[in-house]
Amino acid sequence: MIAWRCTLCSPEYPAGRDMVLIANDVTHKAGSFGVDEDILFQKASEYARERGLPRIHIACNSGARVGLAEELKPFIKAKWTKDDPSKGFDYLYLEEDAFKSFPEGAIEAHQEEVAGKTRYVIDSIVGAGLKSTQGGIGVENLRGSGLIAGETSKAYNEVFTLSYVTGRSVGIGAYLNRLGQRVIQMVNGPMILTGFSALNKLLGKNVYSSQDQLGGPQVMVPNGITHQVVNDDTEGVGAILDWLSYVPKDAYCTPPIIDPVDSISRDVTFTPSKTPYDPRHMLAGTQSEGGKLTGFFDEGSFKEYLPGWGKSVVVGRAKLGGVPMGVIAVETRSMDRKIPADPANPESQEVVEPQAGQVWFPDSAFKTATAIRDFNRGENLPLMIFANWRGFSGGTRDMYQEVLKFGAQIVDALVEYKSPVFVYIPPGGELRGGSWVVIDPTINPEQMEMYADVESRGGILEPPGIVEVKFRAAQQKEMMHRLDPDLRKLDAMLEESSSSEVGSVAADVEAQIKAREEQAGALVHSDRLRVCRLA
Ligand SMILES: CC(=O)SCCNC(=O)CCNC(=O)[C@H](O)C(C)(C)COP(=O)(O)OP(=O)(O)OC[C@H]1O[C@@H](n2cnc3c(N)ncnc32)[C@H](O)[C@@H]1OP(=O)(O)O
Repeated sequence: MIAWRCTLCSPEYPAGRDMVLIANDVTHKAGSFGVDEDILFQKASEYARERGLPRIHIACNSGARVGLAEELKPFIKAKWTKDDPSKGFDYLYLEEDAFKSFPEGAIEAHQEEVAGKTRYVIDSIVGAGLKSTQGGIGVENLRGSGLIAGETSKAYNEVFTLSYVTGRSVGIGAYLNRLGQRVIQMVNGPMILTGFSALNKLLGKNVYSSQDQLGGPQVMVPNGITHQVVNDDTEGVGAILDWLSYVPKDAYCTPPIIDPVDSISRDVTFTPSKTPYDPRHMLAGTQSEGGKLTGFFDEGSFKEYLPGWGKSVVVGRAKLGGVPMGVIAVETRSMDRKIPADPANPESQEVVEPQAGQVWFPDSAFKTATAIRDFNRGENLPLMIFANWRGFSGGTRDMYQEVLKFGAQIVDALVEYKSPVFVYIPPGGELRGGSWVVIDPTINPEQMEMYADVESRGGILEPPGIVEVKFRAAQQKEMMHRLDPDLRKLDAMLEESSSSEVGSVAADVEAQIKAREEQAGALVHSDRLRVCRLA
């Protein structure tokens, strides 16, 4: 394990900004975490926390160190059962000379006399005082792993934490990546709990053929662990620097402001439509047949993260007038969520679930809450939410998949937000029911404000829903008879014919009324909708 305090001169901080870089040395014991490595990691991370400095972890490791007292291996002997190796062994032992050559405390053993010679039957191998066991071989390494897991969790709450996974990251290594939350993954850097061959042993057959199947980007992007994928280390370093350009120099100050490329006072020429569109065009602008359409944020400043997870929500970082901001926008198009087949179960198949636009699903609600928490911790970013949700998806499967829990987390994340939050219903957008509730400014009135475009809509239910609840058939009938001239005429005729007591005439008028009611029904239904839309 190696740690540095680095000073970078960047466009945002030409005079220099500091960060703490902690890296595994994969050339030493496969980059495994022994107690010494854990202590160094903990101290470096604590150093970053005490100073509020960004903490970057370059991850390439083999998890907690699995150690053995190597010096003992050549001297260990076995007492075969009935002197027949095929029957197994009764105990392992050391000859007297060998036993006495090891430091006291290295081995716990009891003596046995065999053919006039003393054997030291091994009760346990402690390993104290041996070179190969320095820095831990067993559970002490797990305690050390616990130490840095807790430290990283604290660090995420207090400073900007980012992991760059440049090679395989195993066990505690994978957990550190997740505990630090923000992850850039190199295509060849799987995050796994243990190697694929160990899993094959466990399953008793060769199910897996690579670490990538377990924790490569094809798994870690759709499950929302990896925020960004890069192809090589040069791109990886670029991605770290890009990310830092939105991050303040320490956890106590506001993000760095640089002069924007384009003028602050300018038109946003991309106009969101009522029909589905790519929300990235609203944020970053796009090319159209008629030329360039500018987006909401400064030219070239929008950077999307977590693109492969919870696709019905788009999150990223951008600059507005040179000020870094967190961004949350809504996908208006229908997206697919793929659940891969499980290689360990030959019966399983890939499942593709379509997810409608403008709807919060369990994964996209979790993504929204996660992004808000990330923006708030160590980044201190003002937040722009382009609110365009028709609601949460509340079907049985989504309720089962914990949509309520994740929706509630959005409120939890906003309650603790320390920087300004702007909620804006964009042109053509709508905000209904539960999705309004979880981003309403009353959640955190000191920081939150809400704006709505004149071409947007808000309400508890959409008009067809309100009609079903509050403008039912009986009221529709009353409205028809009051507003439709034909029906009014027929009503008058019915009254007259009833008084003339000619039954057949009355029956005929009634039939005409029924036919007209059916005809006018559709028209009045749109009137009902209009009333509900205006309400
Ligand atoms: C809390 C936790 O972290 S629990 C997790 C504990 N760690 C593990 O389960 C990982 C165990 N290791 C593995 O699964 C595999 O070695 C992998 C996936 C890391 C790498 O697999 P491969 O690329 O095939 O490499 P290979 O298994 O040959 O290991 C390379 C060398 O690293 C050593 N090594 C690997 N992992 C460890 C480890 N955790 N501790 C110490 N040495 C290790 C191997 O003994 C081997 O050493 P050698 O070259 O002297 O024989």
